[in-house]
Amino acid sequence: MPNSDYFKSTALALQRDGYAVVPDFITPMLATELARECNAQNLASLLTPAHVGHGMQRQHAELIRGDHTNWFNPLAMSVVQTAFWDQMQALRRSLNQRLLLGLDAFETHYALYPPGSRYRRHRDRFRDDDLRVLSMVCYLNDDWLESEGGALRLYLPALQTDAPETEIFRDIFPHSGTLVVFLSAEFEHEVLPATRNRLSIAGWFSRRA
Ligand SMILES: O=C(O)CCC(=O)C(=O)O
Ligand SMILES: [Fe+2]
Repeated sequence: MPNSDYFKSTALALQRDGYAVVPDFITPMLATELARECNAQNLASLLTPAHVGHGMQRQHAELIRGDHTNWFNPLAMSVVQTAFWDQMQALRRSLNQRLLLGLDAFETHYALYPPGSRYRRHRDRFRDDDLRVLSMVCYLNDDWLESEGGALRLYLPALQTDAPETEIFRDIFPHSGTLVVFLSAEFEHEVLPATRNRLSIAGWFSRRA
């Protein structure tokens, strides 16, 4: 379980920058077990192509978003999923205490991006009826090399200028155990293609309706 220093530095970075990157947020052992389960679910065809928009053709959707996902079912979680879930609940409570974010619900899924797949630039919350406040991603890839690609490219709104060619972004590589959180409404981001399978757990904390 991450200690309170992790929660504190996450809250401070969120408050200052609107996002936080926390290496080693989960232990190598937990990350390994989660990766094992994600791979097993993939082999058992439990991960399915993620959805974008309604009625869009499969081929078209895949150009926008190529990951395969499986939601955690809070009523039927494995031991390792429960361990991860409990850490996210602890993080949620800590952020509520420190930043008064009013985070209530949490939903999360495994995601596997096969080689060459991507998720084009998007925002996780774009409609007013969407209650998502905070996006989180935790990566599950041992020995990731930057030359293998697969960065999360986070566009930093506070630093943008009027000239699109000088857009400011930060690339975050999907190293095992690293946690990223960012304000869902503020940050456009994309997942760049990689040369190997890219495993993660993505999730969202929402306000009460
Ligand atoms: O895997 C990532 O780094 C980000 C995934 C993402 O943007 C999403 O699932 O909405
Ligand atoms: Fe996203």
